[in-house]
Amino acid sequence: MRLIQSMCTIAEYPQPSSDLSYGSSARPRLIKIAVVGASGVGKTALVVRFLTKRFIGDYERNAGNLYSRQIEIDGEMLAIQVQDTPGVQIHEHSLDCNEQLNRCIRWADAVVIVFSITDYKSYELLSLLHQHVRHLHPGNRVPVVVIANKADLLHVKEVEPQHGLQLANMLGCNFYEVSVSENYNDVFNAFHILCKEVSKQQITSTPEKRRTSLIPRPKSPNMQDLKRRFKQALSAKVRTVTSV
Ligand SMILES: Nc1nc2c(ncn2[C@@H]2O[C@H](COP(=O)(O)OP(=O)(O)OP(=O)(O)O)[C@@H](O)[C@H]2O)c(=O)[nH]1
Repeated sequence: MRLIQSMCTIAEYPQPSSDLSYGSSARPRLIKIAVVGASGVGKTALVVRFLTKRFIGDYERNAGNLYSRQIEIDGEMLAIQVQDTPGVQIHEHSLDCNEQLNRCIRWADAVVIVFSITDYKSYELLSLLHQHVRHLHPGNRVPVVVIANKADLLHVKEVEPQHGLQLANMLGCNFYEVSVSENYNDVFNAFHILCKEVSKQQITSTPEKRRTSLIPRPKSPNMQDLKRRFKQALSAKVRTVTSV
């Protein structure tokens, strides 16, 4: 859902380049996170809580907003962009994903899958969404975390949080049970650990990219040929001079 209240409290960070800015202190490294899940599970509430520390319970349907914030992780300032997405639905046993959602997932360095413990259908979407993320990032271990939201509503729960944990483990994802409405620290912790994971991946994958870009280009054979001919001509001239 989209936040009705003005988001002017959130400082929109100017779009940094997606390149890693090693050696440049001007631009913090960028981490892009997409938040996906069924409708009404609390995706917008989660993003807003992370960004502003506040829980705002009044939203209108999400049109897919992008929010930004800078956080310091291990002494480094990082620019975090969080993409809120419209709720996903199941259509004839498969995900009903539109191109907008697919673009967000492809764009992201990490994905947060949210379900609500009060909505069994949102839990059922979990494996399908995970599969979809892997499909859109083939050969790339994009970190995915699973968040079970609305932990404050235990009296109306439809999913045992334990089941969420088991499924997340099976999928190889970190799992967090949170109440966006009641607890900021758990929300921050989930994003913080995810950012750390992405940051580590970016740092370890970059030297390889940089090395390949630093492979020296082969010297032009013409240039070498010219040098050789020049040397030959020079030594012939020296011979001629000494023989005179
Ligand atoms: N009790 C409780 N309510 C919550 C919690 N998180 C979100 N909500 C409420 O759940 C409703 C849906 O929250 P949203 O953040 O709009 O959900 P969404 O996933 O963005 O929904 P869509 O935009 O339809 O995809 C709102 O009324 C929120 O106030 C929570 O932790 N506890």
